[in-house]
Amino acid sequence: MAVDNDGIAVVTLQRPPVNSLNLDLLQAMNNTFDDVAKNKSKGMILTSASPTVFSAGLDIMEMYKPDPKRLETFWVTLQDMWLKLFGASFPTAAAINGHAPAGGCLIATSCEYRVMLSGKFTIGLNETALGIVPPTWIQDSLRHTIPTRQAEIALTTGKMFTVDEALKWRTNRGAEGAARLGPPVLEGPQMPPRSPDQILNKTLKMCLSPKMALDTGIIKLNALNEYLVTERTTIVDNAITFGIKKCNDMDINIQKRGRRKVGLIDETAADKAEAIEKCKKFIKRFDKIPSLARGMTKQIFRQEVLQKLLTNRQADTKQFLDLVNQPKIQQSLELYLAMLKQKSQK
Ligand SMILES: CC/C=C\C/C=C\C/C=C\C/C=C/C(=O)SCCNC(=O)CCNC(=O)[C@H](O)C(C)(C)COP(=O)(O)OP(=O)(O)OC[C@H]1O[C@@H](n2cnc3c(N)ncnc32)[C@H](O)[C@@H]1OP(=O)(O)O
Repeated sequence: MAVDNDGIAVVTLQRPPVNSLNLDLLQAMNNTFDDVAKNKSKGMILTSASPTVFSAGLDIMEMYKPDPKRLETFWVTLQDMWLKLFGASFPTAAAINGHAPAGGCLIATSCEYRVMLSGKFTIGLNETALGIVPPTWIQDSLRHTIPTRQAEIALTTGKMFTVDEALKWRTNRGAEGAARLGPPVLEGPQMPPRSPDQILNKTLKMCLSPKMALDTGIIKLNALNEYLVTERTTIVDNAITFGIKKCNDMDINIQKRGRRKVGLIDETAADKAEAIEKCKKFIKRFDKIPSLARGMTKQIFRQEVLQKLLTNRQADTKQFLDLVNQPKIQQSLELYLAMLKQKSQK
């Protein structure tokens, strides 16, 4: 842990090669979180010493052929880590400088703010894809971060989000919808882009002109009718071109407005230093807010989710121990470890 001049603690996970969460690392995290609270730090930023992995999640070796007592301590220590981090009264942020699967995503979603490095990294709760049901409090951490519907889909599919997906969520509207209609007809002498309103107003003006004979007006209206029907694709394309041009003129970023944010991460950064700076900026937002009021408001806001685990702690531990001790799960862990080893040796 390093505390800067502003009193913000930067806590770096340092368990090579992938910061997998074993008992020792979880205990060290708990002690550090206690220190941050005791020192009355202004806030805490979590990051990783690895250039490519924030955290690979739970250390599978803790669950494979486990010692029963250690396994129980391991799970209770993970629960403690989450209760301390999710329930911390001080501001928390994650500078996610690499992959953050499963437990890595849990750490990130327990913080209040997330900045992830742009690049080929992924983040998400992949447990379902591994045949494991994520416990309620782990699901709650995600549901607390992104909209419920997206959280349900992400959890049930074991979705690992790319950095771009974690920031945004695709929609049919906006620029992507426009792209689906094909390239818009660009401005040219024959068909300058006009809004549908402009076209109709011009036609109406012509028809209402006292110089226009009734039969000519009818012919023109019929021609307009035919034009609207046969050229509807071009008209839509022109309307889109017109809209895009207007947005550009008004400096509105249609790319951003056309996509809804899923919000699993709040911002991206080019490198770790920038990610930490952005996290600091978030924490400094609270400079003028009384810290007691802030902390209590956060805890009240998170209380329901925290209380659920506090009330069901023993049952949650028993469920985990029963699951891990199943021969079928032990078999899957063995296969998964072998697969990871094989991949790392390539
Ligand atoms: C499976 C759990 C079973 C029961 C639990 C029940 C309930 C709990 C439910 C939810 C709570 C959360 C659960 C978890 O967090 S489970 C862990 C899930 N994690 C993953 O699936 C990530 C696996 N790792 C990776 O995908 C990659 O390692 C990663 C993308 C993170 C990094 O890739 P990179 O190419 O940089 O490194 P590798 O070459 O893959 O790995 C290097 C080295 O590290 C070993 N390794 C990787 N991850 C783990 C891990 N989670 N635990 C232990 N060891 C891990 C890997 O085997 C390599 O080892 P070696 O060959 O010896 O060098």
